[in-house]
Amino acid sequence: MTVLSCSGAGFDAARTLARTRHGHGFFAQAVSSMPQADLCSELAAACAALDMRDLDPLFASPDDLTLAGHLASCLSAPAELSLRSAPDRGVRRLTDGAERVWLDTRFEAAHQLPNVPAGHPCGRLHGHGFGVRIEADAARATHASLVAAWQPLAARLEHRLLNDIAGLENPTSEVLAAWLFAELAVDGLVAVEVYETASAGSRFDGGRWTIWKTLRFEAARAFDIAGRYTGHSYLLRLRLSGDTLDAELGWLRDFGDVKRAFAPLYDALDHHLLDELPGLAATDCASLAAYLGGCFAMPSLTGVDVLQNEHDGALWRKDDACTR
Ligand SMILES: Nc1nc2c(c(=O)[nH]1)N=C([C@H](O)[C@H](O)COP(=O)(O)OP(=O)(O)OP(=O)(O)O)CN2
Repeated sequence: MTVLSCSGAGFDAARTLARTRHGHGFFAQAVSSMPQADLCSELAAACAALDMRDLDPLFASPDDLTLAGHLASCLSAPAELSLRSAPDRGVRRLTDGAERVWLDTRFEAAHQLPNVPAGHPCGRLHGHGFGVRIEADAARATHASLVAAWQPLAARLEHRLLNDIAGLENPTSEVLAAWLFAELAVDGLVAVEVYETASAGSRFDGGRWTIWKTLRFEAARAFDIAGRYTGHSYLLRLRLSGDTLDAELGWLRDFGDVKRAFAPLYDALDHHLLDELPGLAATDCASLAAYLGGCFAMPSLTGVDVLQNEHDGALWRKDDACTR
């Protein structure tokens, strides 16, 4: 079991790539075992040093992986570093040196889940704007190759009833992620993530699924010894993992079940003073994530993310340091 800190920071900079000079709004996200306050300040300083700069004289090749490696090297402890260089693409550099490229894309489609119990809303024909993240080994794939691999899949999925497509007769997020993993002709494919709604989705890495359900809560906490308080709009993400799906339902666990099972803890958090939670040692994100990971006794729970804004917080992981 481990608790990691996470933080995000942005910078705007110019660079020349493929003989074209242009500019970007970059966004970096780091995950590390260092304390959250240190990670936030060090990442912010590393990004500030590149903000409004011309990157060409600073780096032999100012490509995304070089920049991610540079930002990681500015931190005082090993960190996983993701760098988004455009709204739909970026890279991820893991602490073991593995380098990934990823592409975010979307499609609009209808579906229904045919095997859910009578009355379940997802048994009705409905639809989503599905988000998809494709992640591959940067040594074997490029953003251009991910875009090219996605095109034929987009043509098969866009504005379709997913249940009509062979292999998607029961199109849960888990089934869809595994289907995309099998159908995408991507050299070095590492994982596919499906964002079914803004709060729930599934990642498949070729052998294992991780699903998530995101909740938000509003809470206060003591700020200093002078007796002042502060408060945050927290983002809480519950993650469950497994290597087999329910044979009939085609999922690890219903997103709705995860939310319902967490409801008593949610009620204790939302619109409360965190200092009054019984058994919580401290109210920082790391303590809260570890506390919730320990209290929420749901089988297959492998992760709890607690962020005090969109990017900064802590990740509790049960069995490994898989951050996604
Ligand atoms: N493990 C899975 N559970 C569910 C899936 C799925 O694919 N895998 N799909 C659904 C539904 O299709 C539904 O559209 C999404 O579920 P849910 O997050 O419960 O729906 P809401 O966004 O309406 O949830 P709220 O948080 O209550 O707003 C169901 N489960």
